[in-house]
Amino acid sequence: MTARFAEVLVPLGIDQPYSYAVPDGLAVAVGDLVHVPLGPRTVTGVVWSLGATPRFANPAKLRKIDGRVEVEGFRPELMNFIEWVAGYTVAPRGAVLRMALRLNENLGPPRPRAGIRRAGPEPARMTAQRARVLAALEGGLSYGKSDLAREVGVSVAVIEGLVDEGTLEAVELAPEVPAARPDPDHPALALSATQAEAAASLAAAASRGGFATFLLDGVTGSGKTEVYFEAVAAALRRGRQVLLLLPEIALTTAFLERFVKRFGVRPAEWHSEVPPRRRERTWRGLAAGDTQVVAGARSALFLPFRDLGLIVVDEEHDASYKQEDGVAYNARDMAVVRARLAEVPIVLASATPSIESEVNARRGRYRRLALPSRVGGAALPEITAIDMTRQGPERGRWIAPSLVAAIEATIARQEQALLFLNRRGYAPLTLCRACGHRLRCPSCDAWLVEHRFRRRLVCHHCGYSMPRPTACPHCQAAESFVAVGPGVERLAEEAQARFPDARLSILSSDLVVGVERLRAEITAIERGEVDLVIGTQLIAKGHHFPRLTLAGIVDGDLGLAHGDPRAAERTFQLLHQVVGRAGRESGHGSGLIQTYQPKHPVMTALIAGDRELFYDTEIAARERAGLPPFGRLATLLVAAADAAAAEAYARTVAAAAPSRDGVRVLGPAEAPIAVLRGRHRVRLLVRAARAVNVSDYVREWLAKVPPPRSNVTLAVDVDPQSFA
Ligand SMILES: Nc1ncnc2c1ncn2[C@@H]1O[C@H](COP(=O)(O)OP(=O)(O)OP(=O)(O)O)[C@@H](O)[C@H]1O
Ligand SMILES: [Zn+2]
Repeated sequence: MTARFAEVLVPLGIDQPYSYAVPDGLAVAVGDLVHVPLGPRTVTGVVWSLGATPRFANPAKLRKIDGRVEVEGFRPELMNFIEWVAGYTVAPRGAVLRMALRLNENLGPPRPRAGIRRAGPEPARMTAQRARVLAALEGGLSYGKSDLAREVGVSVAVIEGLVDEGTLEAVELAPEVPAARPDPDHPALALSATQAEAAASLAAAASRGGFATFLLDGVTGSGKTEVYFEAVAAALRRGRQVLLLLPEIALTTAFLERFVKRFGVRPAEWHSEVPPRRRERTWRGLAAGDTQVVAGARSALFLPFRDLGLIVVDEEHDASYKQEDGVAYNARDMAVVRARLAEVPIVLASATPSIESEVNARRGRYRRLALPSRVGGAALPEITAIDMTRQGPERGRWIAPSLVAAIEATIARQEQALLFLNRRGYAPLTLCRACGHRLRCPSCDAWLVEHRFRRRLVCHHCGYSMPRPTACPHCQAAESFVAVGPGVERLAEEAQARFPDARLSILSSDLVVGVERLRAEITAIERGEVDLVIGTQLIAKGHHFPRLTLAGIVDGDLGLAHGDPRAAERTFQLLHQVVGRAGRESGHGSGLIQTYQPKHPVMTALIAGDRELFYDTEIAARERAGLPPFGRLATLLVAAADAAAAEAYARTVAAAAPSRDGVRVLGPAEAPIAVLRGRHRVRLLVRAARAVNVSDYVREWLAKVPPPRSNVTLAVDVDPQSFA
């Protein structure tokens, strides 16, 4: 018997599925993607359940499903995952579904692909961009138009101009053939004994299947990637699919190349830089089981695998796994949940595990696989503090004499040095010398950061920018502004003056625009075409620069200034990662950390090279304070254009908080960034004992809260990562 009614979950901020009638002759199953009418529109939703009676409304009045989308339906595993994430994050199920259906508009029948090829003589006017396009098409190659534009870094208009002139012509391309399958038996690097041992445990788990969590805990440069590749191979041999989560995937060309070396082909990529067409292909390929491995950013977690066999989360401690807008979730934690629901093993890899994972490993909930030494036996970098209270540079300079000397010596040995400062722009603060006025963002509680390269003052929170004023808006003094403090641009200016013969590369997301150019810059560093690299956290992650032997940290204290419970952990991880870039092949790396607090536990642990010391101290401090993972946190953030409205609603919310053993509600209090994008922000913090189910508590609470007025918002974050 075919079901007559379907409950369809739609990808909107709604928790309940809607009831629809199933038209005669349409066969639908639970998990199928369907088009349904919703108000005046048609949306793509997922059949959540089927029945002989609808849950809502009068059956005679129900609207009908328009039709089925020709694509593999969701597996129960993904549907359960969506339910679980929605329950945990206290988000409407439809909002979580939206993350799994990011490209519903694109799921039509496959369209013809427009291609481009050389057809006529060179254009009358040749430009550098045109030359690049023609070079790529040499030898009669044809290309998708947007693929070509992306590959050579020009706009589609440049290509269209060449078509108009008859140099190129448009052709219809054959439908793309599915990519070749990764080959688990492609010749691999010979692993070291320790690597092989860890790899064998992972491969065994991937062959066996079943849920298990591994913490692949290897020092920087220990070859963790090669180790988890063996688990990937084992999953592939069983014909199962693999999800690889990576932070900053867009920049990790080196990773993709290593994957090619090991498996013969690239994995499918999933992140915001991938063009929609290719994303659609990957989505369909995974649902149909034709795509075996996807390497992606956190959003890849919601992809519709047909037969998921393994999850790997590389750099599992990375803060970018946390999504704060919309559904607030931590992709690392949710990846563990998905692995449990799918009953597959998961590998969390890091040189500096999150406190949560470290505690889980210490308690035996995660199985630790340790790689205590670097590949080829290279020593870990020697780390020294530069006490800025005594050995700092002269006023107006940012690089201490001993760091200058170390950089000179490094370059003289024809090795590479790195200067790290986690702040974009020229200077974080601009003030008037005459009256002390500070330039602030008009819509955020933040200073404007000067970007000299772009010649603008920019708000790093909302993106607002303005030209540098010639007179102080407060006292009208002319040319009275001074730049206070350094950003990478200012550091680069100093480096240029101090090391005039060095080849510099300045890596900051706003200086090198576009993924392709960033990738090219990183490749140049890998090849040793650069003497001194200056960068923000873009350069800290995962890169392997063979010639780099010195890492200098310009402001080691920067991350410690926040009153955030994770400030110490984040700073330790970031600085450890940065110095971990040094000496990966030569074996004589060193790290110099400029700090005003050389006695801070983070600094002493880094200098002693004693990771355990840091974890012991930090874990004990968290335990004493009842902070995660020894207690639970959730925040409720109220925002409104008007401060009084935000405060009033926050008080209403606070008054409705259920009283419960083991739960304390703090606030309402102004958020550290009290105004963001013109909205006043007031926060309530839930602190609960570990045994409390905070999600349930918050849900129960919200059920008693009157809905906010139209311009007031309330956002829930279970397990907040930062308190900004
Ligand atoms: N068995 C091996 N033989 C030779 N080279 C290897 C071997 N294993 C790994 N490598 C190489 O060593 C380098 C470092 O490996 P990898 O980047 O995986 O380290 P990692 O542990 O991820 O470091 P980090 O945490 O600092 O990113 C890479 O260039 C990798 O190709
Ligand atoms: Zn702003």
